[in-house]
Amino acid sequence: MAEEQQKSGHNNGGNLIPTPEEVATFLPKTVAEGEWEKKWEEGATQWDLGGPTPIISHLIDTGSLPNGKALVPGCGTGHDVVAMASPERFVVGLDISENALKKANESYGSSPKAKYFSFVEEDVFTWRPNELFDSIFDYVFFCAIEPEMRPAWAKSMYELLKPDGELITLMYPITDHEGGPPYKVDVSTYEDVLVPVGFKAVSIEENPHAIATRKGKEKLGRWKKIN
Ligand SMILES: C[S@@+](CC[C@H](N)C(=O)[O-])C[C@H]1O[C@@H](n2cnc3c(N)ncnc32)[C@H](O)[C@@H]1O
Repeated sequence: MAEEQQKSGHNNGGNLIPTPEEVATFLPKTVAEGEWEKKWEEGATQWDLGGPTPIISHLIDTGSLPNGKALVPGCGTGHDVVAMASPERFVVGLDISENALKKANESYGSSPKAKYFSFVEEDVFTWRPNELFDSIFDYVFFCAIEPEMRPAWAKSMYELLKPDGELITLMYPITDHEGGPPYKVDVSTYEDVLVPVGFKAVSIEENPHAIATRKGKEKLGRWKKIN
C-alpha cells in the first residue's frame, strides 16, 4: 500500500503525497531562489553548532547507531557526518549549498576518517542514488524546509532507505513560535507525514543530551521503514 501511495501522489489519511512533478514545482522556493546559498555566503548560520550534536556522540558511544551506509540530509558543514563516519559506517552528507560543502571540505577534507564519508552537492527531494541507505539522520533539516514540503520530505526518506532501513530524527524545535525557518515541530508533525508513506515509530524519547539553548525542545525519534 505504501508503494501505491508513493506512485499515485494521492491523498492518504489527510496527507497529500506529492508526485515528482509536484515536488519539482516546490523547488524554486528552496533551490532556485538560492536562499540557502545566500545564508552560507553571508555566514548567517546560527544553527551551526561548530561540532557534532552531543546525542550523536552518545549514540556512537553506546553502540546504538546502525552500521552500514548512512545519509545526513541537509548536512551543512558536516560535523555530524564526520562524527558518525567509521570503518563500519560510510556516511554521505548531502547539501544543496556549494558554500556549505566547501566549508565542510575545508574543515574535514584531510581528516583521518576521510575515506569513511563523502559530501555530495545535491537536492534531497530529487537525488536518487543507485545504492540505498541503511540509516538516515535528520537534524535541523525537517524544520528548515517549508512546511508544505514535509510530505515530499517523508517520501524522500522512504525512497532513500533500504526496505528495513532506519530513520533517526532529532526533532527540533518543539516550541510554539510562529514562522520560520526553523518552523516549529512536534511528534505529530513527523507522524503525520511518515506513517502514511510506510514508517513506524520504534521509539520517541526526550533528548537529555540537548545543548543548553535547545533543552526541552528536542526529542529523538527512531522510525523503521515497513512495507
Ligand atoms: C538549517 S541548516 C542545518 C545544517 C545541519 N543539519 C546542522 O544541523 O548544522 C539546513 C541545511 O539544509 C540545506 N538544504 C536546504 N534545502 C535542501 C535540499 N533540498 N537538499 C539538500 N540540502 C538542503 C541547506 O543548505 C542547509 O545547509
